[in-house]
Amino acid sequence: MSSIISSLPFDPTLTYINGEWVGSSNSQTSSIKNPATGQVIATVSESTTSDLDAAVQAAHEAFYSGAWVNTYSGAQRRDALLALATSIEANRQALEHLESLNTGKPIRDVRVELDDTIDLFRHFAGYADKVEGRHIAAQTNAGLEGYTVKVPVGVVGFINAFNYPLCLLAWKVAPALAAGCTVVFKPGPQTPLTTLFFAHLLHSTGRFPAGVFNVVLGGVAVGQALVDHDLVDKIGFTGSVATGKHVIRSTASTARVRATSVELGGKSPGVVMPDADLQRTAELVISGCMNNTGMNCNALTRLWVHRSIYAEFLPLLKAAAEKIVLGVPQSEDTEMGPLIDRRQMDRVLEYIRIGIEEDKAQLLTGDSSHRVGQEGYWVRPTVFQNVDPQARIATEEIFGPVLSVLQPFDSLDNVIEIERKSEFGLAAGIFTRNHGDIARFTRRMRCGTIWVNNYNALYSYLPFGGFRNSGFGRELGYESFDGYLATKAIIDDITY
Ligand SMILES: NC(=O)c1ccc[n+]([C@@H]2O[C@H](COP(=O)([O-])OP(=O)(O)OC[C@H]3O[C@@H](n4cnc5c(N)ncnc54)[C@H](O)[C@@H]3O)[C@@H](O)[C@H]2O)c1
Repeated sequence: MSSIISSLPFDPTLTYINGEWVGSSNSQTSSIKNPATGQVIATVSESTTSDLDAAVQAAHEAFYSGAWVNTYSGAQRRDALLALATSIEANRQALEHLESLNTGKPIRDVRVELDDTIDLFRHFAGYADKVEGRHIAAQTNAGLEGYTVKVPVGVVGFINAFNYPLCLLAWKVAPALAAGCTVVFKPGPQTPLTTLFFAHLLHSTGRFPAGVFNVVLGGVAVGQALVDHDLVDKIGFTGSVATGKHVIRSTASTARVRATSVELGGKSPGVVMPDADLQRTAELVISGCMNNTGMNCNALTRLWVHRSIYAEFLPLLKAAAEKIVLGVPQSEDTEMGPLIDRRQMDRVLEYIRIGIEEDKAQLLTGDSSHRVGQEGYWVRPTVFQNVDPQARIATEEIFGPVLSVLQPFDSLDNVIEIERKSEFGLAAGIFTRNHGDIARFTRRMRCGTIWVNNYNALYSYLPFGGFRNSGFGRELGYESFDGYLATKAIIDDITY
């Protein structure tokens, strides 16, 4: 067993339900692997549907007893979340090493994710004491006054993707707890370890009543049971389009419908205009695509390059891709780690094969047989050029380090028209100093985030989410906090 696992301050074979550490009710377990080596690093419990039921009942009781939202004032919830942020900060080194070991992420990237995680808890703590409604003065001479009251939506069931375990947990849990909701959280089955560490830290603050935060572990069966449970008031889902659509259908077939927010996949375009700083843009595009080994919902994977600079730009792109350092994730020099598991690696290699064989693109760089060490799930940064915009590698989400540089374009307006019809609408980027082009692009593109002369920067205070098949609902920003509140209208006859 790795020394990181043996020195954890909690028992990873248990999970956290109703303020206690418990095993699976049928002792079922699953193995967690280090994606860099393929070796098993830990055994965790698999929650059963009866464990899930216990977690939801606990969250329901904690919510409806008022233990979190009534007994605790907004200011107390704020202080609890601030204490939690301080505790995460005090334990950040151990969390970073655990996250890097479980995900294969380069340690320097995980540090940025820990910065974000801590910031997210502090940011949303600031909203906890600022739940506000509106007052509407009497509209008629009948003396009726109206005002709105915002209340937490209740029990939120969260289902997370594997790719940013701790950071996406913070995206979800920080605003939900700040709003006064209680939570049942299911991490991606491949990457549960920092979620358990987080539960340990939350428990250790002594500021969160039992049942306010609960963890269930496993895959499809427990996820589905969470979506279907009648005591869940809202589902927050992050994952693929196929699973997301299934989740939406399921929440509509339960006895009581419930609010749903789904953050799904993407195939985000970038546009390089003739006046772009080509060297800088090549590096931004490559990191925009290859960051997190391409397992990034908003990865820049469809690149439009203007005809007038195509020949000059592509060698810069190739050089930027080839200089990325793959290696042991815990080494300070490593810039790119492995894919999460064999299934994901096989999927990416299959797309690279399709790209080569479909005859709608040419391979510019990439070596599909690359390995770092004998085991592990490694694929080198891969770039295709002259890609037909309809090719499969140009239209389907690969979720790996594969960039499609499309055939050269002449008109930005045509690009916008094509992209407005895309299946996805998560993000886009444009590289130019021309203000008119920036204005046309940012106003006409139909997607949730648009980066201008940068890519991938996200902030606690700006919302993130999709159009079309990239999902609905917003995470981050005030918009996400508001998504955990329901509005009541009160009409008061002041003459009575
Ligand atoms: N838009 C975003 O914010 C965002 C962020 C990260 C990842 N993603 C997307 O996530 C996908 C990759 O993640 P993944 O492979 O973990 O996705 P996935 O859809 O396979 O799984 C997502 C989660 O759903 C659970 N699940 C599976 N079947 C379920 C069911 N029937 N009911 C309830 N839960 C179920 C899984 O166990 C996992 O926790 C990509 O498509 C990526 O674009 C989106």
